[in-house]
Amino acid sequence: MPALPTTHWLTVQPLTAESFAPFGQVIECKGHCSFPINGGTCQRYHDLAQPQLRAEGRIGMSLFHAQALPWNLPLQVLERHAYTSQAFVPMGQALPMLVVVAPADVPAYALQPPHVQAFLSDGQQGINLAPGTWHHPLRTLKEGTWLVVDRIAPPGSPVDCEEHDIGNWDLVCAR
Ligand SMILES: NC(=O)N[C@@H](O)C(=O)O
Ligand code: NI
Repeated sequence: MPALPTTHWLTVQPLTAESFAPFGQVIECKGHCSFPINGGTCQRYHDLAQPQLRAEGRIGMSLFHAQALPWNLPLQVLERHAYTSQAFVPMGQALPMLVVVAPADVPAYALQPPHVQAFLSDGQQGINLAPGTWHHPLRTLKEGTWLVVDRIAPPGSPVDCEEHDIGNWDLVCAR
């Protein structure tokens, strides 16, 4: 099957709290203060990210065991969840993920660079996407298990996942 033509190239940048601020929060120890607990045997990095709910239901925790997706797999869809934040936290060591996002206020027809940005986590970082933030579904570069924190909707609720086909985007590593 011939490869589909590339419609956009997206430059991947390192994930930092500052660069990711328009899309949500980065969950990491780096750059945050902590305080000793448990008799000094543990450091608590307190309240790094806040789950948000914008509809009935509750916040829950799930585990995603994800297969590795290669760099050269084109990006073809972005999605968003209007009624919940969505956090992804690696459960193992050195579990990097590709994060492709756009702000919640970008209309679907405008989903292209520079509104859409791509980040590579360092393998220790997690993210908490703000409600409505456009994102590519979890894209881990190594097989592994991820803690996911998001809304558990009441049974029978409509699915809170708006998808948009973006064509066929490829990735370029930042210099
Ligand atoms: N489908 C699901 O629960 N996960 C997606 O929302 C995702 O962003 O990976
Ligand atoms: Ni999602």
